[in-house]
Amino acid sequence: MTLRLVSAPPSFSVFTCRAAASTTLPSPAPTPTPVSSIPQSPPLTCALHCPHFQSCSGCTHEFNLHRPVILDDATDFFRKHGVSDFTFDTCKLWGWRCRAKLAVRGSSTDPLIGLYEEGTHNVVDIPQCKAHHPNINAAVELLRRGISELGVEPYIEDEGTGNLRYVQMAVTTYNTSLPAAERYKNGKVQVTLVWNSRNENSPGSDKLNALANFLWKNGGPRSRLHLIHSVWANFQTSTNNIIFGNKWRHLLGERDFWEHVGGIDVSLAPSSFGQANTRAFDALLRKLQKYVPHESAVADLYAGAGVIGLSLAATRKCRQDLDHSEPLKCCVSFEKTIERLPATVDSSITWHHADASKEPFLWLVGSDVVVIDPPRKGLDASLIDALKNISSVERKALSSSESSNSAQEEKRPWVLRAKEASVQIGSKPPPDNITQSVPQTLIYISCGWESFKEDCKSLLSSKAWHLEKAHGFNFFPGTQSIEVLAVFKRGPPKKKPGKKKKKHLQGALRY
Ligand SMILES: C[S@@+](CC[C@H](N)C(=O)[O-])C[C@H]1O[C@@H](n2cnc3c(N)ncnc32)[C@H](O)[C@@H]1O
Repeated sequence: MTLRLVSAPPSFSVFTCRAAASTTLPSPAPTPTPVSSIPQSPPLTCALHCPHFQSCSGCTHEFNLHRPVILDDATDFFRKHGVSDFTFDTCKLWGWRCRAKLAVRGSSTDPLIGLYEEGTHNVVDIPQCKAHHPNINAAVELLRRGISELGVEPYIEDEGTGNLRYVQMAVTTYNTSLPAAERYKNGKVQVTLVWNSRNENSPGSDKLNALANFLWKNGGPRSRLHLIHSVWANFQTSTNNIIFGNKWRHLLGERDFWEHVGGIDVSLAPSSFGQANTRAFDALLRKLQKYVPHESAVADLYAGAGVIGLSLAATRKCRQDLDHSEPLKCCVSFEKTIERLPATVDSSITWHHADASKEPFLWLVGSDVVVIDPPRKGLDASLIDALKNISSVERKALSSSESSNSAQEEKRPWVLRAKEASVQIGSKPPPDNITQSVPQTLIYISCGWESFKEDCKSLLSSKAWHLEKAHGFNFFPGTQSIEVLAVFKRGPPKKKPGKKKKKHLQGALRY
């Protein structure tokens, strides 16, 4: 298998609503449910019960967390486009967020640590957020104490002064010394302090070190309540709204941050893209694996730290090509993840630090399956065009392949691209027929429902693809958003088996 990465039966009873916020309990494995089976008027037990609702911009829906309002729209949309068995998986309804980026404002005596109020730059303190993993809230409280006790000045946006601008809290639930059922509630928090200075030698760094030491002393492994996995600093002095600067420093605790999702151990740097809902992401990856044939050639576009592609390499023995546009530091995380793949994985894996929108056909040629997981805004126009014109991409690839002699062969752009791979892993070289295949399966993973609908309509209008399956996942309970996994196949939809049988019978009668 080659991998190319560019940077239950339906039952209403499977629902995991609980009367109390059960964030300290592990949820049962989610079971997909046809949307029609999800109760329309559920009890209040699926409500948010959050004191910050309405003042904080994080959640927009207080009730029916198990059934985001856009589900009706999604069900209609997919039915209209040929998929009548759209399913929806729900997982934890509270305490699901394992990654949070929070602004720090206010004063050292009264720090505000939270999200902006809708449409403003006023920060709302959210100490009892119901979406956060409980240990994020505990780490935020510890940080608040540290800021006050040490006199750390929160950032003042208008003046560009103060020390601490943002904090990123990321929870790892990876701890093999604990029974699996205990791991989630015992998650440890990697804290990144976004400091308003150029680097660790700038004035004010004594306070940065004092704050890091405070967190470690009071939340590290020797403290009464071990909460903190590690402390990092990021240096940012820009006056724009970009949260992180380019300089990252590991200060205390474990440098490596591991998570176990999609059947593999994944290493993530604090600068890596990471899915916020670890549990729901795992459910999505397990579903995705079923749609990828064993030993196929996969191109994973918008790959981030490569989790999707590597999970497929490990579970489906795919060869992979990952395209990813993260900072190059992610390459280090990627290599660490590769080192921990099971020894049985003997795939050819290439990783490219590249822009998926530039010459996108180069990523398509040589793949049987293409997985795309773009940001919320959806696909780049050039990639949609290449996918819509997949037949001409295929013709070009075939004719180029047939007319090539060994000298010309080396000039074929996709052959050149393969040789330029940033990272090449696996003892198997890419197979010779890599130049001829173009994907027969397109798997679109989306966190942006509106942009997905547009992209989907555009792809279907070309008749180059049809929709075969669609699943939704409750990645963001309390919001209007869902994560979608849509499987497209090449060409027009197959005729329904019932109709085929009828034709066959008619034919037989004529004989
Ligand atoms: C929704 S995330 C998915 C990441 C990854 N598939 C995962 O699940 O961890 C989208 C990723 O695409 C990256 N990205 C955005 N524009 C890109 C482009 N033009 N080419 C390649 N990657 C891009 C972002 O940096 C981000 O890591």
